[in-house]
Amino acid sequence: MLQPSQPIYTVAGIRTIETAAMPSAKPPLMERAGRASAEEAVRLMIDRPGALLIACGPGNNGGDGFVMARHFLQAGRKVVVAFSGDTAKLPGDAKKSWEAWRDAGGETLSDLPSAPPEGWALVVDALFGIGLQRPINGRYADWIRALNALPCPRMSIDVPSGLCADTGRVLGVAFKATHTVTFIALKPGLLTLDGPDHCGELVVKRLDLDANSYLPAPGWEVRPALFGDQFAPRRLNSHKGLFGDAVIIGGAPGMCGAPLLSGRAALRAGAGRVFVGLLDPRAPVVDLIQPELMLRPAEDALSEGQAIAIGPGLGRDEAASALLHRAVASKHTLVLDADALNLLATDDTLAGALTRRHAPVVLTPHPAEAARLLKALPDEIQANRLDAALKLAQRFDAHVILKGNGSLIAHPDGRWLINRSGNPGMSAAGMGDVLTGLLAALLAQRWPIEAAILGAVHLHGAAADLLLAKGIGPIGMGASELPDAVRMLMNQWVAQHQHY
Ligand SMILES: NC(=O)C1=CN([C@@H]2O[C@H](COP(=O)(O)OP(=O)(O)OC[C@H]3O[C@@H](n4cnc5c(N)ncnc54)[C@H](O)[C@@H]3O)[C@@H](O)[C@H]2O)[C@@H](O)CC1
Ligand SMILES: Nc1ncnc2c1ncn2[C@@H]1O[C@H](COP(=O)(O)OP(=O)(O)O)[C@@H](O)[C@H]1O
Ligand SMILES: [K+]
Repeated sequence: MLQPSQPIYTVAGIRTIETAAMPSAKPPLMERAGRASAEEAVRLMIDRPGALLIACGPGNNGGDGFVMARHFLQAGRKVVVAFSGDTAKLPGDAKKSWEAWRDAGGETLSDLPSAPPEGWALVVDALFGIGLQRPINGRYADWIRALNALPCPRMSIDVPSGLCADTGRVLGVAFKATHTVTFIALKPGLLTLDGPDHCGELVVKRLDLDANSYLPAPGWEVRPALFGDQFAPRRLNSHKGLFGDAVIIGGAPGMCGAPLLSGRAALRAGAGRVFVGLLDPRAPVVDLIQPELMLRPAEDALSEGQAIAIGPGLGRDEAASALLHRAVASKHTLVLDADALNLLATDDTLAGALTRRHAPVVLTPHPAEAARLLKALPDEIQANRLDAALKLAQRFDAHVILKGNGSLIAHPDGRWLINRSGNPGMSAAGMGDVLTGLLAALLAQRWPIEAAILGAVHLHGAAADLLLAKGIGPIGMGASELPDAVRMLMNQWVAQHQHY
């Protein structure tokens, strides 16, 4: 059974749901959140007797922490609560939670206590959740640094404190959790940029709310359930024409390796034939390691295939630009990567032609390419990756894959998704070329555009995860190693999901 994709809401969406659900919620949402956190904590402490420490903040995230503490106290477990604020200033629900904790006999310390000799069974971060408004400094920053240094499991309630739930940016300093229990639904900041480094294992507790009934989800996580139906077992009576022609164009002088990598990936991902069009007049006429690839002068390759992927190693000279204009003028589905994006960033005519096309366009920028396209700085792109991906999709009327940890996919109609597969072994040259090749192959096999995008992005990361699990990475993982892992995953998939 495939795990369904989970919805993702921004902070504004979560607030809308909370506001709608809160008045009639019995038990109240904070009671549910604190209880759900306690249940998760029990799982984490199964082999860890001793006391747990809960650090509570000045808002409702702190309120969740007081509820959690009360459950442990009532279960006879030693629990220490640290809260440095003024209890009179706690918001309504959090104040009630503190009072209930106090009335149950709980004691609140105003500073972090030193750890018991045997260490804490668990440290819980209930300092800030989705209400974080500015960089953390002063005493809270000191607390977070001290808690991060403790050698024990660390759990965050809702969002690691200091992490922006919308963007995944660290504001000042952030709690580094080994586990995060988040409420109602996923938030983008948990899944992209610095989010995954701070969340550890991420668990969603829906608090018995059907979020979608209050507000349709704006975003979704990329899961095989969204594209798995494209993997059909091959008919015995098949031939290469059924699996399409993938076309990859690039390879200016000195840069032929990039399109060859894309081409090799396209072969392993099942394209019937793969054409690689190379700009370099002295380019090789055969790939001796992968002689199945059909190497062509770039011009000649333009007329082949169902879809054209252009950009890997393309260069930015006039010949490259002329080729790109011809590709954009074609009726093919287009994937623009690397230098095709850099050329697009400085050519308004091309940008105009792109928006007038009928066939779909996919842009696959990394943050620096996205910055050029939006005439911004890479840091500005990373400061709000979701926003940048949506802007690009709208500006170029294209599907956009904004790469990097937690790749974002934005469709031209404003829908978006976040991919969770992949690892830092992929931070190596040529990994983007492999993604482009995978996309070309799935499009050649006539996967619908959205399924091809999600499938390529997910498989790309999942292949790297497979290599990582075998010890091939993160150090030294090579882009050339990915295609074989992709092939294995695709064949496993078909074998496991045969329909009768
Ligand atoms: N509202 C609800 O219905 C529910 C809220 N829940 C919890 O409540 C959290 C949101 O609560 P809040 O909106 O109170 O927000 P938080 O508890 O995340 O933080 C807000 C408080 O922190 C202060 N603050 C923000 N940034 C600061 C900074 N950098 N330095 C110092 N102080 C700062 C704010 O002035 C405010 O007092 C959620 O993340 C979740 O844990 C859950 O109990 C579920 C139900
Ligand atoms: N730390 C990481 N976690 C997940 N994916 C990563 C990570 N680092 C790189 N990647 C992925 O690897 C690919 C790198 O692409 P790109 O930067 O275009 O490389 P190149 O230009 O060298 O081919 C992207 O798909 C990116 O999402
Ligand atoms: K928190």
